Amino acid sequence: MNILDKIIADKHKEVELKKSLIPVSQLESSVLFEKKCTSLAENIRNGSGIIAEHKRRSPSKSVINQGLNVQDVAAGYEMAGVSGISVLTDGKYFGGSLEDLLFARASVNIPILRKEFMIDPYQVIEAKAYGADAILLIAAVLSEKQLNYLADTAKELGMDVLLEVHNQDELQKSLEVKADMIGVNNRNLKTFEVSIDNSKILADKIPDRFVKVSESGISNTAAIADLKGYGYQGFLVGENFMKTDDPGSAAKKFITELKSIV
Ligand SMILES: O=P(O)(O)OC[C@@H](O)[C@@H](O)c1c[nH]c2ccccc12
Repeated sequence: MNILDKIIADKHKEVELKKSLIPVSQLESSVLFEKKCTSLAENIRNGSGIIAEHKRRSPSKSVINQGLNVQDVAAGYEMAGVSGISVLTDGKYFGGSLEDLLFARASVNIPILRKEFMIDPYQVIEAKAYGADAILLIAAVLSEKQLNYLADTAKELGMDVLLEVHNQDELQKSLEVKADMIGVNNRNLKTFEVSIDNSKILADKIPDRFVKVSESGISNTAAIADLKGYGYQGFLVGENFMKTDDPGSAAKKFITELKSIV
């Protein structure tokens, strides 16, 4: 079993347990469930395009930064001028939680993406109840039918969908899905290999109706200038900011530099 298979197997158990503990009706009675979402895709089109991520650790890098407060990180990112914030909510492999999402929501107004391994509509409803504006769907672990069903659920709840692909086959089965954004992951989640070229190779295969997002391994503004030439408008950056003592300041410096070169 590769790491992705392990994560998904664990996720099935986790979701079954949660479903038995907290009914959907309870999630739907959350105050945040009524809150109108802000479009992440729209914000990317009109802003810096940076989606800054809160990520404490990952299977590929182990610990990135355990010592920060998610509210400070989120507020710092917002002040820096990012277009949205991605909050990892997986606990076992990424050290995140739904509480992280809630605390981030409490401290910013810009769109928040729930970064999670989605396998069940229950998690989409949960995302909304905890204040997310957008969800991630990973084509590598979902069938076309599941992708459609999960995306439709998100759209019915007013959330945006970022659909992550890593190769042409995954892109092919994603084309009919009602996603707002297609994200090309530069990291292969099965092997952890990272290559920005992955975004470049798939760029012209992504129809223009989707906002193009490049994800992972982005560590300098030159890479972004390069990717913009391939039609990318969104850039998901985690570790490069999170490995510093002050991710908000790192993002601010990055965005200031970006504005000066593009
Ligand atoms: O820290 P990086 O290399 O900047 O990557 C951020 C983000 O793209 C990465 O965390 C990610 C992309 N897709 C995912 C799916 C699940 C978990 C995490 C991810």
